[in-house]
Amino acid sequence: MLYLKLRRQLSHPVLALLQSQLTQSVSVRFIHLGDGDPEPQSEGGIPPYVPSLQPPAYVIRKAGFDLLKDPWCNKGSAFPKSERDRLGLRGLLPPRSLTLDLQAARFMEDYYHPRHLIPPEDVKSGGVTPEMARRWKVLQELQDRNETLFYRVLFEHFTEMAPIIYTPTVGWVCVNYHKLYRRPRGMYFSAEDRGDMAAMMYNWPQPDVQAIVVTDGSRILGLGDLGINGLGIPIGKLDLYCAAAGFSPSKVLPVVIDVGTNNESLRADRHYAGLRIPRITGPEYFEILDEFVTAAMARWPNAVLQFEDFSIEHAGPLLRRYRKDHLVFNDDIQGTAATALAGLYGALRVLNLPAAALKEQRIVCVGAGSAGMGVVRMIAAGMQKQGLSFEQAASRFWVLDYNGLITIARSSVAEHVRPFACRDPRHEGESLLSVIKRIKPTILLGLAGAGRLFTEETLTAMNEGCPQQRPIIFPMSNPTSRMECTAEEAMRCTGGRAIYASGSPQTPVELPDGRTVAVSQANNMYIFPGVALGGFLGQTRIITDAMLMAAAEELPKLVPKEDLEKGLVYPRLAAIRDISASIATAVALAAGEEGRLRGRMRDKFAQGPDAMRSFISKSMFYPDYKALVHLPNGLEE
Ligand SMILES: NC(=O)C1=CN([C@@H]2O[C@H](COP(=O)(O)OP(=O)(O)OC[C@H]3O[C@@H](n4cnc5c(N)ncnc54)[C@H](OP(=O)(O)O)[C@@H]3O)[C@@H](O)[C@H]2O)C=CC1
Ligand SMILES: CC(=O)C(=O)O
Ligand SMILES: [Mg+2]
Repeated sequence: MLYLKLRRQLSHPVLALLQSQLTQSVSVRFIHLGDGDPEPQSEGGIPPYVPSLQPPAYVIRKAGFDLLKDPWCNKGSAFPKSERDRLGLRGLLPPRSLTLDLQAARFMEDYYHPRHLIPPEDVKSGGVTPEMARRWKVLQELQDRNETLFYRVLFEHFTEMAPIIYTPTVGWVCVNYHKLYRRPRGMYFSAEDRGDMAAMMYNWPQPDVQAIVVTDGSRILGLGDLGINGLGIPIGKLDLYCAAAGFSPSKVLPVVIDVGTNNESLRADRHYAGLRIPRITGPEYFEILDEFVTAAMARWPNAVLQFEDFSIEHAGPLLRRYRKDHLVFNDDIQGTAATALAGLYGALRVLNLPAAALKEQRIVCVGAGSAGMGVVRMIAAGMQKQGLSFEQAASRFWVLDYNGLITIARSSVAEHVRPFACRDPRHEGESLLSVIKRIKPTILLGLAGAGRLFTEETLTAMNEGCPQQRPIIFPMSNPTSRMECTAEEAMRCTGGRAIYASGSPQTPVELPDGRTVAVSQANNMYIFPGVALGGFLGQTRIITDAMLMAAAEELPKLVPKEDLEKGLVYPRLAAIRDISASIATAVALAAGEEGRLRGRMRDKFAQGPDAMRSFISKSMFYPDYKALVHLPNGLEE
């Protein structure tokens, strides 16, 4: 302990500077002596007590994450930049420093009007109700207090709680994150951190991070650009990594990259804590992302890195940039694609058709973005496995975007969309209804994020065009308010014939004849936890198309016969841990066949699938209290 006797009252910055120079390894006490005061006498080396009601600064022995968890010293998002630098807080807080007054105003707004954050149309569409928002807050508080207990209840009530921690409630959370923000969870890397990211990585307290989910907040579900508020999505996805795939909660890291936002109302909002600049694009954008990926992989070289909710101009290029060298995947492109293909195989099983029947389907996909085109490509790959050439497979698709049907007549059609553009230029821009009436598709997919595009007329036309085979209708956009149609609408317009699955959860539908139809959820949550687990435990270095195809082919096998009879195309969420273990095993097996496994999983591969499955299941985290051991100072672990 070092005691410093100060004759003059020093200002806060000077004290802070002194403190910073003395580092955290030395505990310091400042003792103020007014000019002319007699020096207090010490008794046998013990410094005398000097009363002070208002100390000019607090002496703290904590820094970084520990400091943020200490309610006596924590200033949350109001830590000034100088203190963030000195106290190891960079990256742990949203980039902009707020003031205590702003924090107080934010609290009071929530205190008086917690429900004003929920748009009436969301409540009407069954999207997010005030009760769901309340439950999210309660769960959030529990997670901040006790993660073991949080995961125990999530485990035991997964089906009920998934819509609260994930879509649709997570969409509402992201829209309002700047008002709901309470405690740090995850890391922020902003354009202003260039050059410092490698050092900032060490502000994260966990030396062994195994999974990172990163977003730049540019396309959050179907809700558009939400800037750093998008961090809610990596948090929700990683909750699923832990609950569904058994990653340890202390070993996952949610990240948001702040390159500005084009959401002007958010930029103008006084509570928004991200950079208030328009989005950086072009080479500068890629430099920032390169620095982040390099820094993250340097500190945690074995971690799996999931890209989430990047807008279309960056999602594909980023995936192509890193997928050959790093254990990365893009959930929206690859996870969604595997999910959709799995759902279609499940639907064929419901119809008592073999997987080979995939190549006979006529498929309309509304939405030609990252998710839509990822799905189309993967289904085409599935058709190729059933014997079609790529050109034959591509000719089974009709893809629409905001301007209607995409044909070869379009001058500006993107390279990856071109092979799926309709060959007949006369149909350029044709409406969805007209395409359905002309083509009579058997499958209708929605990945536009634009709300109720599957109107009554559309759904009725879909039904009339499929007299032999029940129509397969997957409105996959999220959250509920952006879905293309509800389950009730689909069932009503098809007389209950539709084989239906939606991106966000829906309640069962009662048909006029008294039957109740259960509804499947076509969401990448079935795939990404298992893919990440298989890739991580197998230390496969990269995630290949064959590994993703294995996941897509495994999932439909997990639907029990009695559920197929009810029209369900995905397995029940209650079995999510078994599902993730099966997906991880299939992914690791595919990696083994490509010679990509390392470490213990390679030995298990030699022993066979059962050994792999057992190794995977045993590696999964289960929430239970472990004995705690206190190490006295000076002893190393
Ligand atoms: N269920 C799941 O697991 C997943 C669901 N999704 C959902 O998919 C949706 C799209 O995501 P993503 O592909 O990344 O987004 P993108 O922004 O990359 O693509 C959106 C596409 O939809 C088109 N579109 C927009 N409005 C309309 C409209 N009115 N009519 C027809 N097409 C339209 C766009 O056309 P244009 O370019 O002309 O504007 C674009 O082709 C989101 O809602 C997301 O939540 C995503 C991943 C997983
Ligand atoms: C589910 C998901 O990843 C999305 O809607 O973007
Ligand atoms: Mg997503």
